[in-house]
Amino acid sequence: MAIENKPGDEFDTVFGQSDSLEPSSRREYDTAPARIFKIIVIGDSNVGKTCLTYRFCGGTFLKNPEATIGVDFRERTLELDGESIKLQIWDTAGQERFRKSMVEHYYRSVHAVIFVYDVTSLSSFESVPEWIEECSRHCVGPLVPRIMVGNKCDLRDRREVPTTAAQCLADSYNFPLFETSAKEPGEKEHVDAIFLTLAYRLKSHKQLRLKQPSESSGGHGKLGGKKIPV
Ligand SMILES: Nc1nc2c(ncn2[C@@H]2O[C@H](COP(=O)(O)OP(=O)(O)OP(=O)(O)O)[C@@H](O)[C@H]2O)c(=O)[nH]1
Repeated sequence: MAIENKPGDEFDTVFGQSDSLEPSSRREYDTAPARIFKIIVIGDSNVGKTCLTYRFCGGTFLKNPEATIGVDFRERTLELDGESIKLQIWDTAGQERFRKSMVEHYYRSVHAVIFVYDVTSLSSFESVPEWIEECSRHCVGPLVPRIMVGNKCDLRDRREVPTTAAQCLADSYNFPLFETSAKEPGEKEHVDAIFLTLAYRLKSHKQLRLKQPSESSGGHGKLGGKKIPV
């Protein structure tokens, strides 16, 4: 389900010095195989962060995800207008006990943030402002793109969060809102569209090459998270 967003929201701003996109030289850009952008996915436990990122990176619905411990990394490289863009997606743990030692890592040099709630869980929606607050506390610049995603739209009879309420909250922060389902096969393209929206916005900004997660975590592609092949 696509939610109409106001044109020119958050994304059309220019990154300032407090934001995480660092300039790199034209020469580095010319030789770099792909620009890499770090996107973190945060929200309460059980809202479907792992399933959403798996759907985007692996193409399928992950049937039996375990609770994320620490963080899982997934990547997908996109060709956008003839340029390679690599999205490095950090699927973070929603449970406090599995995330507290990792929080600093999540927010370091982040380029975009996706706040996820579950449309069948009012409490997960009510937590969104706390996640936004945590993000700000960790010095994520105000111009780093942020979006809100309501997941599990396939559970129509169990919906607790009306679209109007979600849109109202998203508008109050000037974030785009998407509602989708990681589970419903028909929503696959919509899940892709969420990440593509971010990719296009990031692409139009300055370039940056980040260290691969495998370089910074001993080649395992994870920091305390569960292993899920993608
Ligand atoms: N019906 C439905 N169930 C979903 C959807 N996405 C995820 N789930 C289910 O929700 C549960 C939690 O999914 P996860 O992706 O592990 O949630 P998470 O937010 O990563 O949880 P933590 O790792 O604990 O932070 C699992 O049982 C999934 O099968 C969806 O779109 N629709």
